Amino acid sequence: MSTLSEVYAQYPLKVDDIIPLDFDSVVTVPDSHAWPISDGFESNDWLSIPTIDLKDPDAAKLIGHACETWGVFQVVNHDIPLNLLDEVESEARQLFSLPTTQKLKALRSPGGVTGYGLARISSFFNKFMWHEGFTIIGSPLDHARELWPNDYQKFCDIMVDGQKKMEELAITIMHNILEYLAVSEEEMKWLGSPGVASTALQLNSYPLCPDPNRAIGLAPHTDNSLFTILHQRISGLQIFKEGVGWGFVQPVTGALVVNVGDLLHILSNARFPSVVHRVVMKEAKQRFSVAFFYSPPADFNLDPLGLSFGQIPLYRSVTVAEYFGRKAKDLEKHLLRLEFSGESMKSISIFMLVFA
Ligand SMILES: C=C1C[C@]23C[C@@]1(O)CC[C@H]2[C@@]12CCC[C@@](C)(C(=O)O1)[C@H]2[C@@H]3C(=O)O
Ligand SMILES: O=C(O)CCC(=O)C(=O)O
Ligand SMILES: [Fe+2]
Repeated sequence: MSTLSEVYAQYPLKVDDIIPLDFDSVVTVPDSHAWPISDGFESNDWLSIPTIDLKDPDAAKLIGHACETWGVFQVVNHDIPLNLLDEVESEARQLFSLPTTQKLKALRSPGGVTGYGLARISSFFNKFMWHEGFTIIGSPLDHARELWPNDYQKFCDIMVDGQKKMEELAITIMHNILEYLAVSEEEMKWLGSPGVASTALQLNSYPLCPDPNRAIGLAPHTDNSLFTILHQRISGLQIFKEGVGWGFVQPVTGALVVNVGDLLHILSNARFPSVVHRVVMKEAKQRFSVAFFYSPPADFNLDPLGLSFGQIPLYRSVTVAEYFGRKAKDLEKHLLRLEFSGESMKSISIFMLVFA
């Protein structure tokens, strides 16, 4: 078992859980997409999550502290040219503006990971989300050709460049995290070589919604990654902070949001929370975001690292492939429990392999 695609191929989805709504033709939110009002999407609080200058000599300390206290932070001075972020978003806008029949030519296959479709987590909820996505792993060439038979090269070049720059940034962030956790880079030999990690670039579109209080962009979830790097221009991303509740991550021009995912939660022995987040429909315009998921190679063993003498590992050793496979299979039934009570989320338990 060596790639993300091979892992997910074992857990094919139903076609109904892949095909997005034809958003161009809707005038009201259909029942299939109407979430209970009591889910509290209307929280309007801004959270003061840290913004970190990557060139700050104290970056490792600041990043580690932010991971520990928030599970999320923003980075500036990250060396990803702002015009590249603009170009990626502009290509995403063109893709999602295509007629539905055209977009469906690049539909993800039931056992596939890449291409156009609903978020994978859709199958775990009984309502659909106000969302369409396009997932890229490696070259987007095959799907881009289906979308634009004579005019796919620019899209491919920009996406490949975007992935390369995102991966370089991810490596820098990972070095800082390892320094903070006092983990020897010997334990992460894969980290030095670009192209060895498991990565995915996700273009997200949240179309304009006729009744934003009844729809949700992305339901609460944690990410299958060490961490995810996100570019959002328009607000909509909310995180859930224990003791505080839901709050918005404010878009900062030129900054990228970095959120801790499940794999770093395990590696840090739960020092870093895998942050529960969602997207609400707030603005009266279509929203786009670009997410880069960064994980070790599929056969890498995830063991809690940097434990001091006498400290007990909370999770048993598991490969990245095994973790993704278990989450893909079992999340639906009982392992992801997201309970709502009145206006706020009461308890959240994410799928974790407890050492016991
Ligand atoms: C690497 C990945 C993370 C992701 C599953 C995937 O294989 C590719 C799509 C990703 C995405 C994007 C939208 C939200 C999300 C939860 C989903 O359903 O598909 C994430 C997945 C994830 O973090 O688990
Ligand atoms: O669009 C956003 O702000 C969040 C996207 C996200 O959570 C994801 O792609 O996993
Ligand atoms: Fe996410």
